[in-house]
Amino acid sequence: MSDVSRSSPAGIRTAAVIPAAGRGVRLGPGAPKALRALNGTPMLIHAVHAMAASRAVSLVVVVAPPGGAAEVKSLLDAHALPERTDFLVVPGGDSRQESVKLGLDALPPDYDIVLVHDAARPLVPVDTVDAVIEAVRGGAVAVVPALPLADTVKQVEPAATPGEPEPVVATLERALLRAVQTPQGFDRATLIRAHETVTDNVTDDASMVEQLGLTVVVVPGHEEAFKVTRPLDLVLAEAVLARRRLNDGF
Ligand SMILES: Nc1ccn([C@@H]2O[C@H](COP(=O)(O)OP(=O)(O)OP(=O)(O)O)[C@@H](O)[C@H]2O)c(=O)n1
Ligand SMILES: C[C@](O)(CO)[C@H](O)COP(=O)(O)O
Repeated sequence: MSDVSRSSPAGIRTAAVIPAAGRGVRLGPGAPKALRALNGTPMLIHAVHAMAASRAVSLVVVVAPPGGAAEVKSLLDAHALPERTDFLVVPGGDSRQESVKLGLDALPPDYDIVLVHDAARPLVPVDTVDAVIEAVRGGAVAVVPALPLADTVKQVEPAATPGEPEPVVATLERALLRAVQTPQGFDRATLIRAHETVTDNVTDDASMVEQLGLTVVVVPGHEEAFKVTRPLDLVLAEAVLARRRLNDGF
């Protein structure tokens, strides 16, 4: 058992911001991705409960899809969180980066550690969440969970026309690469500074901290923390939930 699951040092409070305002274009037509059901429960609710499973997390800020804040509030009311965990819902923005910033703007002042977690990673295990928090508590300003790659990775010259063959430029050194997941954990002041300073479009929050010249560290990720991006990921997510139910004896 990690220190995080045993105790919460006095005065150090952790909040999770969950960007959930994406459309889910790669998943195909339908409701906004975060509201799509996984075994009958919206993906977002799985993700919120995955954060609240950590005893260290006392606030979850959900950044809702356009026009969806009221629906998200009633979903959260209907799927009770542990008593120790509050929630807030704010409307999202046009990009993930903007949505995270809107979530950070809504954070009350008394939180020192902030997790940023994709609604699209609904099945991250609590041990991964706790490992990220523990590394921030240990002094890292930015922490990402990540896994080694299973495939060989090649850099290409992108084709001008989609579907055309693409020339390979290089084969990258796989042992030095990691596939990064969420939750990513931050010292709150550092993350806010990153969002105020970096204007480039980036795909995760940790790369904004890298751009400040600060060190981001990696802790082991988990294969069940995968991102639901394409239709096959929904099949996998439901299979993982079915396996968990079997293991739990339901
Ligand atoms: N304007 C946006 C775009 C994305 N996100 C969130 O960022 C996370 C990661 O994004 P991704 O998986 O790319 O979701 P989508 O943007 O919905 O997917 P797509 O690119 O296929 O449309 C998701 O939880 C998504 O809801 C967000 O809060 N606000
Ligand atoms: C934050 C993230 O999940 C880390 O892997 C990823 O960068 C999100 O990318 P997306 O294109 O917005 O899904």
